[in-house]
Amino acid sequence: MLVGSTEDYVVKVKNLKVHFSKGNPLFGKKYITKALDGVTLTIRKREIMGVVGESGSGKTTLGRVTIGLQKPTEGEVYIKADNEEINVVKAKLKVISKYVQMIYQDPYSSIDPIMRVYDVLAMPLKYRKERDIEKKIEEAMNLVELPLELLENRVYQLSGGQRQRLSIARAIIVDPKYVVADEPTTMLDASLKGEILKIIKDARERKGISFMLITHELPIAKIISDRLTVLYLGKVVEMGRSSDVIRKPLHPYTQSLIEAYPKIDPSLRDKPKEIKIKVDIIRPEKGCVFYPRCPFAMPKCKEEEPQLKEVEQEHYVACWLY
Ligand SMILES: Nc1ncnc2c1ncn2[C@@H]1O[C@H](COP(=O)(O)OP(=O)(O)OP(=O)(O)O)[C@@H](O)[C@H]1O
Repeated sequence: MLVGSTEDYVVKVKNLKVHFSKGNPLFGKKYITKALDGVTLTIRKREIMGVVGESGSGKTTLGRVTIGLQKPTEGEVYIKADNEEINVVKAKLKVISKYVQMIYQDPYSSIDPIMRVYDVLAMPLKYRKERDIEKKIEEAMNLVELPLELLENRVYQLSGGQRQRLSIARAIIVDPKYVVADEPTTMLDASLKGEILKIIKDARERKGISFMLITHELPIAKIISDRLTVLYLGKVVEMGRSSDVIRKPLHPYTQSLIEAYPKIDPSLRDKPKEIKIKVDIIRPEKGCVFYPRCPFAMPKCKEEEPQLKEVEQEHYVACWLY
């Protein structure tokens, strides 16, 4: 069974594992970091999939693997474009890059500050030998709500918010099928975050692009994501429609993430804080990956790993409480 499976997918990830080996073998010690450990999901056509979890949960690694920038240790990744299925693990980056783009967290380091705005947008089009360059640049500038007068400016003359708009324009100008937006609002002031999210949503609506929106801030994911995937130490612990996951979080970890933001759902404001998870992040050798921090841990959780199961329609959780 594919979690969230549908024929109409753009990205399909099956049992993905990315294990990094650290340490110096000369000293006899080698550590394995399981950045991803058996992740299965699909992202549908025109869908915004929010991927949330705290630092080190594997969000960026997941995004990078889905666009071919990181090879997995195990597992499968496919992108469907123009009725063709591309095996991302095997395909050359040149082939994959026709269909995918990435928006980075830091608009200051992701675009060369010396370049003219016009050239930032024209370059990927020229590389692809596209026609109608002027028209496409104008369309992209309009979509991200940047005035055309800025085309002659150098990137260093733009504000942080304008630079992030430009990096979105650069990503969507080549008409990708799928874009990974990795913490696109983290470096921006609160007042600009909403504007950037609106632009991502507009891009999905007008161009039919599918997005993976990576964020450690649940309220950000909630604003525009259709579905949410909650990652904990490289495992999907919960997945479902955003409204369901926010209103009725099933996994104790998701509950703790939501209670960190009492304003995320007005009905939660008056509720007492019930979930106090322990602070230490320890990956257990066996059993549920979350049990060392879980306030509801039972003996079974230490022994057996819960698998993702569909508890309500399209709402999956990996927890022995269900
Ligand atoms: N190239 C690498 N080599 C070794 N370990 C890595 C590498 N990339 C990631 N990791 C490890 O994999 C785990 C997951 O990292 P990842 O960056 O995917 O998490 P994240 O959820 O995106 O975290 P953050 O929000 O802090 O960026 C971390 O423990 C990280 O240290």
